[in-house]
Amino acid sequence: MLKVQNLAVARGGVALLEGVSFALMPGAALVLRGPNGAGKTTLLRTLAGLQPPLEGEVVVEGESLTYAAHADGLKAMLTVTENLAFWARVHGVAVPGGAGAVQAALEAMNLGSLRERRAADLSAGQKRRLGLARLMVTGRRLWLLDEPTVSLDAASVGLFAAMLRLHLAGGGAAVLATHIDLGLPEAGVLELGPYRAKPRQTGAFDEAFA
Ligand SMILES: Nc1ncnc2c1ncn2[C@@H]1O[C@H](COP(=O)(O)OP(=O)(O)OP(=O)(O)O)[C@@H](O)[C@H]1O
Repeated sequence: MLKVQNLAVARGGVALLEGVSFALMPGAALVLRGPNGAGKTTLLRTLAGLQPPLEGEVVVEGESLTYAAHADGLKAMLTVTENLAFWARVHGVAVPGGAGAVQAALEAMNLGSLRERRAADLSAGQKRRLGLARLMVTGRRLWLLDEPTVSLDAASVGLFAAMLRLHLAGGGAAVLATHIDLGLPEAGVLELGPYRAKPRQTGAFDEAFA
């Protein structure tokens, strides 16, 4: 579902990681680990196609990925349900055809009682739950997730872990940067330390996409 070969990534003109290679099969998850500033976000952005690699190759099945970054990116004036329906349409999942997916997403992240509330009026953790619920209505099989559990309490982390497990069991895959243990023994771990780039000039190419 995802193949990465000899990838080097840079941010702000500085090479961060090099020689990264891995393949991700359906049903698999990979957790990126490394201290603050190691390059987890930069690697995820490169996998998502938001910035070009310095070297190497990222091969993804067409139209198969969705990227959830730090920002929730919700529509503040739309309700919880409207946000999910909007996101489904953005990803080409027809609503009401996708109404079942919206309902399942509401249930997965325990948003049923908040379904008519505007996103602007949600707490930080509730916004994050809605941001994660949106993954379920995208129909995308590869989830790229940057610190998905920020702002979540323990119960919500458990809901998210269950949702992710369901996604993997259905043939999905995920790459995620997280500092916490999600209790997913089946997930692989990629420690970024050994891939730290040696200092080099990168040119200005990546700056255009920063
Ligand atoms: N636009 C930018 N310009 C210059 N440097 C940047 C830019 N964006 C990120 N960086 C730097 O690139 C490095 C890698 O950042 P990145 O966000 O990928 O790390 P991370 O591993 O995700 O960190 P964290 O765990 O703190 O989220 C950091 O040193 C950061 O300061």
